[in-house]
Amino acid sequence: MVALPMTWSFSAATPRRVSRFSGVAMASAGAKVENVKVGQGLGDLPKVVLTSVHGSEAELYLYGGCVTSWKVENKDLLFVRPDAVFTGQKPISGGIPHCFPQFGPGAIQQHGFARNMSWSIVSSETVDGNPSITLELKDGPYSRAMWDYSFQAIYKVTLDSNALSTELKVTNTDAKPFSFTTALHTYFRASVTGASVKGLKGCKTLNKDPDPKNPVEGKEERTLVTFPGFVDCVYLEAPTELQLDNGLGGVITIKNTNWSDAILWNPHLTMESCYKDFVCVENAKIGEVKLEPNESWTALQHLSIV
Ligand SMILES: O=P(O)(O)OC[C@H]1O[C@@H](O)[C@H](O)[C@@H](O)[C@@H]1O
Repeated sequence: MVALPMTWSFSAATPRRVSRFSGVAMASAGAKVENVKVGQGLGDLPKVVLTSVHGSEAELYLYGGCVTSWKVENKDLLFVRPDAVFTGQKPISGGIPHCFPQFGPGAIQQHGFARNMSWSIVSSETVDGNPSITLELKDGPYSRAMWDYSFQAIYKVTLDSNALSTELKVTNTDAKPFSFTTALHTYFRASVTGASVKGLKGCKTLNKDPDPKNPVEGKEERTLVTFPGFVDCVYLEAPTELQLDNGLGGVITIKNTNWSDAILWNPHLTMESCYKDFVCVENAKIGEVKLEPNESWTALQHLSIV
C-alpha cells in the first residue's frame, strides 16, 4: 500500500521520468499543465489524474489499479456504474477493473483479488505532453490467503490525444510455477440499443448465459454483434483489433497484443438502472498462462477514437 501525499504532480513538455514513488510531496517547477496529479478521489481514495497537453484526460484509482475515466474532447468514453462504491472495501464497478489471477468463475473470488487491492505508484513520465503512470501490485497476506504465490504485476497506463494504452506485465517472483487467467473488464459508455462490436465473426464462443459454470460452445456468425438482451459471452482467439460503435456517435478501436480472448457483457434487466448506458468489451486471457519462476507475461491494450 502506498503512503500518499495530499497532492503530487508532474508536468513536462519533453520526456521526464520520475522513479519510484517516495511518498514525499513533490511539485513541478514552472509547470503550466500538471500532466500527472495524485490526489484524493471519491471516498478519499488515492486517485491519479493524467492530463495530456492535447486535451484528453484520464483518471485512475490506486485501489484496484482501476482506470475510471478517459475523456477525449470532454466526453467520457468509459462508464462507472451508479452502484459503484469507493470505500476501498469492494471493487470499483466501472472503468477498467482488473480480473486477476482468475477471470472466473473458479476456485477463488469472482474476477480475483487485483481489483480489490491497493496498487502502488512506481513511476511517471511525460513524453511530448502525453503522460503515463506505472503501478505495481505484489502479493500480500490478503492475496496469499487465496492464492499462495509471490508475484509482481506492473501496469503502465499511457494517455495520448485520442488514445489510452495499458501494458500489464505479470512476473512469477515465487520459487514454484503458477498459472492464472486474467482480463481487463472495460466498461464503455454506450447506448446499448445502438451499440455493436465488429471483428468477432468466425470466433469460437463460450456463451455463459444461462449458466456461467457450464458455458455453451458455439461460433459467432454475425459481422456486427449487438446487445439485444442479456449478453455474457467469451470469444476465444479473438482478433487483435475490434471496433466498438458505442451508439453515441463514437467508434472506438480496441487493439491488443497478447490478450488472446474477448468477452462481451451487458447485464440487461438484472441491472435495470444502468444497463442501457454501457457495454463491456473485455480483453482477456481465458486459457491459463503458466509462468515458471522468474518468467513474465505481458499484454497490451490500445483504445483509440477517431
Ligand atoms: O459483477 P462482476 O463481478 O464485476 O462481474 C460482472 C460480469 O463480468 C463479466 O466479465 C462476466 O463474464 C460475467 O459473468 C459477470 O457477471
